[in-house]
Amino acid sequence: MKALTLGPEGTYSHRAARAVADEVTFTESVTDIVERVAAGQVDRGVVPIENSIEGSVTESLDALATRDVAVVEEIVTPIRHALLAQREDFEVVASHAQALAQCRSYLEENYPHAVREAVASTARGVEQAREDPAVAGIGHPDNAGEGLRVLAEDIQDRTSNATRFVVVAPEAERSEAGGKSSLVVYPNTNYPGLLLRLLEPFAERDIDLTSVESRPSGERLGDYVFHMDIAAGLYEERTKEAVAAIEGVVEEGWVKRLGSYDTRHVLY
Ligand SMILES: O=C(O)C(=O)C[C@]1(C(=O)O)C=C[C@@H](O)C=C1
Repeated sequence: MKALTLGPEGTYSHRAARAVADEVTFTESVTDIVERVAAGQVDRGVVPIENSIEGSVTESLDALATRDVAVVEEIVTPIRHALLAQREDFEVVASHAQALAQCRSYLEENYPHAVREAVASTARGVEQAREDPAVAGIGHPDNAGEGLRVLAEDIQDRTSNATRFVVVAPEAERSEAGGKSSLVVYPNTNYPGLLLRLLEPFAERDIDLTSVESRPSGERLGDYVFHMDIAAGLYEERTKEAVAAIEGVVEEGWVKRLGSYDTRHVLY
């Protein structure tokens, strides 16, 4: 199995992708990963979805809402960031925006004057640190390799830090089997109590909603797409009933079933 993920080599996405594929290739945009899976150019894509400190990876959510793909597995992995540089007196910290945000308090306390620069991935920031002594990267400590020192470890603002990734496959591989399911719901309307009506079908059937996130639809201000994850499979009668009820509520919009899947916890 081949998987495409966020690169270059050494990203946390790479670590997650190794758990599902024996051959991993890279690109520097999560939208590109989802697009290439949708186009049938790769078997699998692995994209970050949510971090326990910083929350949703919005580019991934938007890509899943707008491309025809399936989610076939979820990977949860701990994130332990290190500060990597050639020397102590760097001026710039380059990393993925999520990683910079996860280490915000550490950076403010220890390097208040360093300029923070968001780059495509943690590994890209580490590459810049390798080339430029004025730059430090934030990433997995194994990326230090030749020429970089690990100045500090476990610099994330909370000791418990984990990111949830999803494994994306072509739409034809969507499954109804699994302990979790992901849905995207676009009501294309708004009135008092609409969100309540979208959630009640789950509550009434004792289905646990594990995540709900709203994203702007892009159509007009105040118009949203809702990403909903539930702890139930699409094969289950109660889930079928709940989704049918939601489809009845959003007649002017749509419900997208990204699929059912199981969760794998990966340590590295
Ligand atoms: O830059 C990386 O290493 C990634 O794999 C991306 C990413 C993310 O988008 O959240 C993945 C895990 C960590 O939360 C930090 C960054």
